[in-house]
Amino acid sequence: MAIPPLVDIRDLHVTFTGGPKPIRAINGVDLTLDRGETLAILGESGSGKSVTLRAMLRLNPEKRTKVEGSITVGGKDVLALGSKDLQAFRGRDVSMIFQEPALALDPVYTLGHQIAETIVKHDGGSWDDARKRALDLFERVRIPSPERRLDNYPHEMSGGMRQRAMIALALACNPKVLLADEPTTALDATVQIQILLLVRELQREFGIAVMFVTHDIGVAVEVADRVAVMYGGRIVETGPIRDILNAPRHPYTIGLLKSRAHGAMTKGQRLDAIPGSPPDLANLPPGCSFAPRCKLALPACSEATPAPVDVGSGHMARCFRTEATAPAPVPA
Ligand SMILES: Nc1ncnc2c1ncn2[C@@H]1O[C@H](COP(=O)(O)OP(=O)(O)OP(=O)(O)O)[C@@H](O)[C@H]1O
Repeated sequence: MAIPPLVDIRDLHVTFTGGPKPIRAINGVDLTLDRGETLAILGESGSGKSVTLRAMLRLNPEKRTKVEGSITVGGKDVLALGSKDLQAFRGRDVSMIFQEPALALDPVYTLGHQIAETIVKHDGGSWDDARKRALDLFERVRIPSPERRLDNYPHEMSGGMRQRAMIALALACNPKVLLADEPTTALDATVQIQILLLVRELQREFGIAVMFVTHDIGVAVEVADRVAVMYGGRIVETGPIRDILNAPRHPYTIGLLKSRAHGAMTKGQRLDAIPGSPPDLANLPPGCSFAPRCKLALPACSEATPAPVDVGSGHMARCFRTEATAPAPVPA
């Protein structure tokens, strides 16, 4: 019998209802993550990457958000968790690191205190044991002079070290899944690559599954096993990183890869290679959301949403034109 995925997201819809018009941020996302796997979610600004990650921890504002579909993590039905179970779930089952460590670290407590407090709160045990574990975590995330650094406040550390401390905090309760919301863009390039390599090492060491969001294909190549490309709140293509790079099948992914030739994408940057604008999530067009910008679009593309097409082992594209994007056969 096949082993079920660690994370199983099915037909997820997230609509923000607080404004004058509902914003349909997520429109039927299906996504899985296996134990120990690293998945990159790639897409331009506003495509729904962060909302998807936040949905897994129920961090979208619940009173003004309609969530439909299902999310299971290690067999737990995330959308059905009561508030006590949800608190235990956050940190122990799934943990998240943010683009800006200030979002996760409290400026008024030392880092050692924050990590030890999290451990005692979640797992019980003595403060002394929790402190020992905090030291062990600081060593694992390769913070130099870890014993002394535990007594630092966040502002006493450099950006890169703060990022490492935040990763240590996220790992404090041995989560099964680590979510990373653009952990690298706020840092300079050298620190970025160190953090990415650290996440990869830790992932191997702890056996955790990692799901991270990025605008940058270069970052995905460095770290991911698999990529999911998002557009207009849908996964339009997913597959092993090499297959997506070598033979992208969705016209949007093909455009993204071409834009990469002009350098990495930055937050909010429009993609020169793809004329037109991203869809208005308050007024989603019928059919494929990319159709208005797609050179290959047929009239049918604006009428019905394409179902996922299996184009190879574990490689899927939601497109009616996959025959047109197939790589040319290699001459015999
Ligand atoms: N709390 C909210 N209320 C209303 N709309 C929201 C809320 N959070 C996100 N959105 C909208 O949902 C859409 C998707 O946002 P999301 O942050 O997931 O995009 P993203 O792909 O992560 O983009 P970026 O790369 O810029 O972070 C955007 O249009 C955003 O404005």
